[in-house]
Amino acid sequence: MMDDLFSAARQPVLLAPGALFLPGAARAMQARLMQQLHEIMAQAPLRRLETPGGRRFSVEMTNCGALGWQSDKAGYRYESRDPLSGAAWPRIPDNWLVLARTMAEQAGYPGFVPQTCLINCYAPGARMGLHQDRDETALESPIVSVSLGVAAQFLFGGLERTAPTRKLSLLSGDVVVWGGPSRLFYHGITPLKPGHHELTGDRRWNLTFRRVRAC
Ligand SMILES: O=C(O)CCC(=O)C(=O)O
Ligand SMILES: [Fe+2]
Repeated sequence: MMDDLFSAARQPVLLAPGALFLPGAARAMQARLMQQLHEIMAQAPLRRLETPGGRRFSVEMTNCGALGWQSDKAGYRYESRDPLSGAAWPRIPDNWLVLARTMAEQAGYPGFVPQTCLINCYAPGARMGLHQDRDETALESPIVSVSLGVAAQFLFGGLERTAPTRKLSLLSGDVVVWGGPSRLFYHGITPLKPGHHELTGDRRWNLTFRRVRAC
């Protein structure tokens, strides 16, 4: 009953032109998504990438899809092979593609076919500073972001780093889609607070689906 009241209060919210928050939209799939995540990580393990400045991200990452996001001293880029193994990244599971397409469609972006899914894992204290997702040239395609596990505070700003930010609690199964006029909006995650989720323990996971190149 409480749960129903709670979810009833969490309706889709237009965050900015082109940006839609879809609370609980992936909730029914969360256990299956976590199971599939573990299968993907058995092939492409999590790692803490180096920033171009020589530091380490606090978030652990891996990828699936035709391309995978990579960072090191040479900069940010996409790679078609996992630099750890030299093998192709694991495929994006079909049900993930359907989820990404359906979410994008609900936000007004029909026909979204992602080429990559970046998998982010946050332990307590891990964060992602305000940034733009701009290592892609397919800027006509949106970003579809799915949260799993411990709740996090998402910051969503504007085209300038200094624009005011809106703070949003992202719970397990919540989805955010941004594209069109907000495709390059600054966003980030504040340091993860200690918490517990039955599927993920003290971790928070995020799946970020992107199209990198137009074709
Ligand atoms: O973890 C999140 O919700 C945001 C992740 C993100 O912004 C990114 O991977 O570029
Ligand atoms: Fe991002």
